[in-house]
Amino acid sequence: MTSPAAVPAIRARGLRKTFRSTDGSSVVAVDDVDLTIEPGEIVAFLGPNGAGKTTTVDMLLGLTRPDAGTVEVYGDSPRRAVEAGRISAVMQTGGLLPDFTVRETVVAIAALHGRPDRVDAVLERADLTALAGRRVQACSGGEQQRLKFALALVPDPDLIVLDEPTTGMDVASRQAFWAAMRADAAEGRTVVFATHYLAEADEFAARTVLMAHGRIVHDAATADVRAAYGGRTLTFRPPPDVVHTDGIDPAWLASVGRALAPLGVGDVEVSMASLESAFLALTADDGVLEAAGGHR
Ligand SMILES: Nc1ncnc2c1ncn2[C@@H]1O[C@H](COP(=O)(O)OP(=O)(O)OP(=O)(O)O)[C@@H](O)[C@H]1O
Repeated sequence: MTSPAAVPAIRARGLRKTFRSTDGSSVVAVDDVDLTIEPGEIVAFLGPNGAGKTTTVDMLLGLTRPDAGTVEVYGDSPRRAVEAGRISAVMQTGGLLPDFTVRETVVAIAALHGRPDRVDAVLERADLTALAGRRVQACSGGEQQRLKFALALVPDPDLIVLDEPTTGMDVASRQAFWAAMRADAAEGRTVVFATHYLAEADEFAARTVLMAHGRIVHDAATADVRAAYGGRTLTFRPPPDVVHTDGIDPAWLASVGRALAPLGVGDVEVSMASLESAFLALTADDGVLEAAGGHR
């Protein structure tokens, strides 16, 4: 994991990608993206569904050819960087063989890379040593993601790219996954990951690239992005008798709005639950009402 300081890990200029649907319409998935990532950075790509995160990541990896623009990975083409083992990825899709054990899977990929010496180290790093003898089909979704992470580490890449690596995991699995990632990044590997969750960017990335409609709309220190877009949220618990399975009693909500208006509070609303708040609400005794202030 060494690289001359002057050469960026990623240098993308004017990246653009349009997809055409069968009905003849077209979608601009990525629209004039410029991005430079220096060695050792940990960068989150944050954005809602369809923002263009996966398409951008695919172009960085050489899996999708841009319609316009250029990508260099350590000064080279993405394809050559992949072949040289300098960049490696944990993707959303991508099969694991269900009948192989965890260890057999790692051994097979290590053999392909000519790196049988890496098997034990990557199992350890992905916290899979205790599961090495388990068949892939018996592993949970979180454990399978950690196995993909282990496979991506086999060539000891300078840069690892993860596309929504914790999608579908429960809270405990996500924490285990990020603990493994954090231990790895502490040794200086460059990490770029796409996520829906502000909390994941917040906890893990020093820098956040916020994407919407194919464009980078903000690129700054994660704390600055949070301050600019997160606003402040005041959370409180409504009395149990106004919380019904289909939502909070609208008359009660209206009365909260009227009571708070003289204090200068506006935009009282019940927001859609994030994974975190849903988890908290489900594990609390009764519902949680979030009154959102500031812009989002
Ligand atoms: N192969 C494709 N054919 C047609 N449209 C596509 C294709 N791939 C992506 N798109 C469209 O391009 C846009 C960007 O998609 P992309 O998957 O890059 O977004 P994303 O930010 O990764 O979203 P998600 O969080 O849902 O994975 C979306 O409107 C998507 O429907």
